[in-house]
Amino acid sequence: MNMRTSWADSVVESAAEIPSSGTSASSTAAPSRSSYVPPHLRNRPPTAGPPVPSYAADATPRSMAPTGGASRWGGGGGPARPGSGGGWNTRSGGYNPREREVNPFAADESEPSFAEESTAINFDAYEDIPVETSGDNVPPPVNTFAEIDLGDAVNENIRRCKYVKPTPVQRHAIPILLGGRDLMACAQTGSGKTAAFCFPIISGIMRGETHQQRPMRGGRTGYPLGLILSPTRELSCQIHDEAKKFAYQTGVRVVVAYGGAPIHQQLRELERGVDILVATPGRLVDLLERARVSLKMIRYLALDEADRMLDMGFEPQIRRIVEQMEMPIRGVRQTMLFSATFPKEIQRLASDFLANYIFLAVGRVGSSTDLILQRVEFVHESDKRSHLMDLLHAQKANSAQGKQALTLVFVETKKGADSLEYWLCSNGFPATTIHGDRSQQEREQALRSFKSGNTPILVATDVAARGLDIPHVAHVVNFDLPKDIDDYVHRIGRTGRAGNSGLATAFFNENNSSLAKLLSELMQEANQEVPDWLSRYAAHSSYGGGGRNRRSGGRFGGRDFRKDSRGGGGGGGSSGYYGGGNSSGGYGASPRYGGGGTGGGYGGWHGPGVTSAWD
Ligand SMILES: Nc1ncnc2c1ncn2[C@@H]1O[C@H](COP(=O)(O)OP(=O)(O)OP(=O)(O)O)[C@@H](O)[C@H]1O
Repeated sequence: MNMRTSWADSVVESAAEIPSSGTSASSTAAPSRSSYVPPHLRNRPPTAGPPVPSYAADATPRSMAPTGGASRWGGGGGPARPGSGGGWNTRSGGYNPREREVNPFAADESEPSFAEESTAINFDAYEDIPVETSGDNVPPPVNTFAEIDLGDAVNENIRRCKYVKPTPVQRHAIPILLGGRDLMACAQTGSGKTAAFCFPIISGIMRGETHQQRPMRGGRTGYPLGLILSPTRELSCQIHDEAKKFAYQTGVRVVVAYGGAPIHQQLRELERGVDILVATPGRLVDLLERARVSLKMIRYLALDEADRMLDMGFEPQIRRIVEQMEMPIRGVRQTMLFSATFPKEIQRLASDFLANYIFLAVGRVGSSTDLILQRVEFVHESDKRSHLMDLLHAQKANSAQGKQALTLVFVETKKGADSLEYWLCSNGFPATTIHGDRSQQEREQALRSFKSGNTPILVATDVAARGLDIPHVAHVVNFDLPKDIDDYVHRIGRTGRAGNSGLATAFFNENNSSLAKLLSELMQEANQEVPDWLSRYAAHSSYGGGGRNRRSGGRFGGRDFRKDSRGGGGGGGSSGYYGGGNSSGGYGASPRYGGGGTGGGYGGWHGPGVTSAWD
């Protein structure tokens, strides 16, 4: 069912319905709308008109809004659980309509080669991917964006993004979230999870379904309705950029806050109004402590890279934010967790934050996409540099115009990153680095320079392993392999995104033997060729690498941990596939993966050197 109405329609309707623009703060009646109609639309026939900003319905600049009277947030009272139903309204965003919204698509339009990309995407590569859901009353998936009631403005932005059809995770997750359900979603890297949580949040805020009235603006505290947390500054910026595109001309205002950057600019942005706050946990806590943000009104909470957000490094901070900072409790707010990997131990922790949730797995939990060609080469520590040099020379020689393709090189330590960068540069390969010891300005500059191709080699620690969506990364090199197989999945996922193919090369030696088994299994699972020597290493290594290597969701049976709990297993004794869930597609079950352990305990998580890469 589609309830689209043009903005001109709704403005005219609201003008007819509402005798005065005032709304009592204590009113419990249906949400009221401003009677203001912008001059250029006053004589407009109701059905005409471009998809347009809903915020224009609230013409009162915030600074001029009467205290205790109508606020930009309007809305009747009533408990806050978001859900399905309810029509569109035009008052939810409500920031100053005189303020011109910068067109977030302008940059794409000026770069035609990049703008073409989404249309050229081969999302058919994801078509027969197996999908599993579990939980009560799972809303059915959709096949097209047209079937989803996101509203005209968001639909127009989807068109501007050149998204022709939803990716599998979007097909399933969006109806679940529009249905008001909590969700734990696991889908492969580069498969469109950001839009899967952004669209429902934006559209929910636009609907402005019954929610408590937000406090009047005028104080210095911002009251977002949606909160999106991510583990790194760069990822928060990226989500913010994406969300601004999806929310363009909807009136939903998206603000970002992250550490390492001057807080004053972020405070100014918050003062101008915030509907959705995208943040890293550290900076958010700072803002909460300064009382510049309140979480009282949160209706939507999304954790991107949720398993990282709930691992030992972040979990206490997240728990504090979610449980001790006035955020509405689970079941009142809607909570959504997304990642490409979801170890059972983290699923168990995460369930504390969710109410009657649906578990969704697109592909096996923690699997890599077979769009990425994975190679593993045996390289002694002392030979790594010359081996990398050979790869880069060969790559350059094979490229169309002798240009270096974008290559992301992962190393273990920040020092190692600096020294490799220096060595590459002194050997004629323009490189830059991103890691936790660089200033935020340097990090952002490095990323820009890499994206633009000025320095086509980026040497990175795990700070760049998750979430970053950098177009045209052709090759990911694991110069130093990570300790944890899930980190490997995220790292190689920086290439082979959105239906494009990519290449990942790992340098393996005896120091990595604890990863051998999981690595070879992961590769087999993604239909990659596993070298015989790696299989031999795998055969000799103890499973799970002495407890340091967990495998998401247990032994290739990426699944809802609740099933194991119910079955009394907890250790992966069941089939290894999603035995009792709703499934579409098939895993072509291989007995190899049937049953098995959990892949090592959570206890042996990263050492401090690795967690320090995160914000
Ligand atoms: N429906 C769609 N059609 C075309 N392109 C899409 C669609 N949805 C998302 N994309 C594009 O796919 C790319 C990957 O999306 P996104 O960054 O959300 O992936 P992800 O699943 O979050 O990956 P990761 O696990 O690495 O964080 C982005 O460039 C995004 O614009």
